[in-house]
Amino acid sequence: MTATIIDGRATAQRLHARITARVAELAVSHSLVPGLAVILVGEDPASQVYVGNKTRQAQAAGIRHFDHRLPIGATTQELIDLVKALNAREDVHGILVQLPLPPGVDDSAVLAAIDPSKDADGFHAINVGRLSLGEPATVPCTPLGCLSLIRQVIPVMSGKRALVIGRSNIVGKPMAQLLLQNDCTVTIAHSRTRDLPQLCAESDILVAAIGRPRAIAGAWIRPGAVVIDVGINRIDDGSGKSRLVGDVDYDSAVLRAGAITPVPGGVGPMTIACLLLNTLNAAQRIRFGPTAEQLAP
Ligand SMILES: Nc1nc2c(c(=O)[nH]1)N[C@@H](CN(C=O)c1ccc(C(=O)N[C@@H](CCC(=O)O)C(=O)O)cc1)CN2
Ligand SMILES: [Mg+2]
Repeated sequence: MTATIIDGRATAQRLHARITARVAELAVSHSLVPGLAVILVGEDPASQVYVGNKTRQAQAAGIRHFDHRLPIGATTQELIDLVKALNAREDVHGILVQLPLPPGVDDSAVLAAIDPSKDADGFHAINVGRLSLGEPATVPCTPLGCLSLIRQVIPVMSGKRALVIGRSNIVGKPMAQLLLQNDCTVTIAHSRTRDLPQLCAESDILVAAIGRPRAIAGAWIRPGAVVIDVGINRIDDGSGKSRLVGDVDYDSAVLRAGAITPVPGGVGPMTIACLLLNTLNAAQRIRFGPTAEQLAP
């Protein structure tokens, strides 16, 4: 069996087109232009690329963006002051602080300063709590994108056994919450988990988010399972050049899985599209109230 390749790039483009259309409607009907403020501290090359992609795609969708680039030595208090100033602005509906922040910055304190209604990444404790209570919440972009990719191949997930490998606040924990809301039987595995191959063999849905290149072997995967690879690892390809690989050993996994996301071109593009979605939906809620119509992922 060879797996269906779940095309994250094409899915993200379709979502981007729907966002662009709704943004255009809001401009005409309500003179509302969603605004996204992006905060980047330091000069980490990967973060610069991601932030550049976010602002470029925001602009292409008609979302206004406000860039704040701070030097590596920026303090926690400076960041909190900036976040508070952005909270107060009427033209800013979404705020995102690119992670990781440099060592020495208290990232929890910075994220806690974001107005939960403008929390475009869904990292604020209020949104984390709402998600775990099953209340309307802004959901972190990567798991939201993963769920949409899983839905393409499993429209009804009820009763499926789902394994989330990784317990980060950004991906693993919210991913598990979303799968639980979809009535999956969810297991979270992590660095201390025993017998990961056995857990993989029992899983209909596998989401790998551990940040270790090709750590999940194809032989572990249950034949026909849906495999979502969140990993983005840059490795030396042996000839001195670097290439991107996921957390799953794609070449062996593609022969056993029923469906699989590639790296690149799988989850990554959905993360950015979902950020724009969260910003658009925040703008609609801020302007029209909590019952405002929301664009679905
Ligand atoms: N504030 C946040 N920080 C971080 C997040 C986040 O969601 N919010 N996630 C990651 C990084 N990230 C977005 O910020 C991100 C990573 C990768 C991609 C992506 O499109 N990847 C491409 C490959 C890109 C490449 O060539 O390097 C792909 O997978 O096809 C998008 C967003 C950590 N920080
Ligand atoms: Mg820190």
